[in-house]
Amino acid sequence: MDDYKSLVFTLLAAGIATYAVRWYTDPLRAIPTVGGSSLPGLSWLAALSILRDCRAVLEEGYRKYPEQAFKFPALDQWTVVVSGRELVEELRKCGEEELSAPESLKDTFQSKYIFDPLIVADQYHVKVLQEKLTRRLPDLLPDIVDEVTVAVQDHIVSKEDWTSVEVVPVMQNIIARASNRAFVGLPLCRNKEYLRLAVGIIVDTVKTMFVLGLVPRFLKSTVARFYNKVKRNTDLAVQHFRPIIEERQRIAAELGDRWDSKPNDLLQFILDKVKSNNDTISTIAQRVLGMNFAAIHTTSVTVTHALTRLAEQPELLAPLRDEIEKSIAAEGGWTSVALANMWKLDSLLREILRFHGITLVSMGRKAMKDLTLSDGTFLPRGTIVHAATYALHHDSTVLERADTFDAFRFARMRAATAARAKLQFAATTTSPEYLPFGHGAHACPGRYFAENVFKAVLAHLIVNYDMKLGGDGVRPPDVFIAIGVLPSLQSRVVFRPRKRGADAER
Ligand code: HEM
Repeated sequence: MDDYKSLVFTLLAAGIATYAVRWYTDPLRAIPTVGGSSLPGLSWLAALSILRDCRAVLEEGYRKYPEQAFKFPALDQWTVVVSGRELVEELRKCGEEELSAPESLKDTFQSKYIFDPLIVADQYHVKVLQEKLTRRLPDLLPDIVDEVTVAVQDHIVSKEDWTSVEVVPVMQNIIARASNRAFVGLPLCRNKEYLRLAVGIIVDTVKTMFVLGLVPRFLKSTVARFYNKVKRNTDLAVQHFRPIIEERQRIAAELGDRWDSKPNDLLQFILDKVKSNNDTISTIAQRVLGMNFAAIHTTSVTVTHALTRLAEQPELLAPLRDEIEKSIAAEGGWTSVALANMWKLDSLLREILRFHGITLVSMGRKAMKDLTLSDGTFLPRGTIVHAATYALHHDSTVLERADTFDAFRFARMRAATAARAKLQFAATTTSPEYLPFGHGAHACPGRYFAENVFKAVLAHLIVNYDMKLGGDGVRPPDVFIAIGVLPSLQSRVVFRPRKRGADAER
């Protein structure tokens, strides 16, 4: 018995000693910690408590360590964050072999446990988005506008009276329909069961990531075999995709280049690429669901913020209506050029992503080898590093009155400078002061698509509806969960078909 006890004590002491040595010699120990203790075990507890208050932790780091790096604990590793524009530029400039954006995304999403290996190995659908969907946007826009019109009629009752709408779920549905009109076309973009999967994929992915985040690395594959909501949803989506894909493949084989009415959507652009690899209906379905993951939550959250801001400040509606109506009249309809000419609407969206945003950090990069940043911070291979986006966006030394929401600030700034393109919502050349889409070569490839969907939805609602805040008439505060920023689920906006002319006085 005594031998048994001393064996247990020896093993325990050896375990503690190994842990202590690993902690003491961890190269990340030199980077200052915010958000709790950096001691092993305690940092895990800190990571759990930070889930509710990550904004304060990041603001503390940004304030205490300007133009430097700091770290905070995540569930299964440290997250290093850089403050200030100089280091952000450095993240952008580092080559793929030093700091990798795709590898960071794979780590963050625990891709190798959650997604099909074929997709992890080859993300060609991202190229399809950049090279096909984005270039075809002017042709796709009429379909997107049509879907917005029908979806709004289905979801926002168009009676005379004011109708109170729960903005978050309603916008998720309208955006899912508009986006999927371009992703998979009619009739699937209106199929309720498919839309449920498209909207739900983000929550199911995050739940799976969270569970796997709690599990030690060596157990992740085993746990993912039993708990993977993405796999389950892909299997359900296959039932919707199979008949469509088989029919399209049949027609393509029969007509080849003579297929005049070939669909103009993301699914078809992917199918055109499939010939050269081993994709199955399941992996194609997962690629399209992945695009929904990237598109729907980001877009619907932004539109929700925009609507609650407009409902809170209805004086913004008149100048926006004037601009939208003039742009459409000048271009003879809802064209991409007409949308591009809506500077005030563009400014509102840019300000929404600056002031509210989607996440507290962006520009995730993984160190592919040991490297030292210009401030002396040593990043060992495998470290994940981010930019402190939210804190930078609220820094008044970077942008005047950064803590004030000012819907048309970027329209005024654009009018006053020759360097206008940089101040657009979906600027092609990103800048180190504005990071909602990241910065540099890996900046979000979906931003041009997002711009078109945003403007189609908002312009339609602004021109056709009056709006005011619902509930108690106060805009509920945003919700911060881990690194995510969300509008309150309680957000309500009351809509009424727009009164024009003399009717508007009533
Ligand atoms: C408000 C809207 C959106 C925001 C704020 C946003 C933000 C971002 C950010 C921060 C990144 C990472 C960039 C980096 O690593 O530096 C990203 C990547 C990505 N986004 Fe977006 N996004 C939005 C909408 C969309 C839409 C509508 C789509 C699809 C149509 C999309 C598709 C993607 C894809 C595929 C990637 C990964 C790119 C890669 O693997 O290289 N996003 N997005």
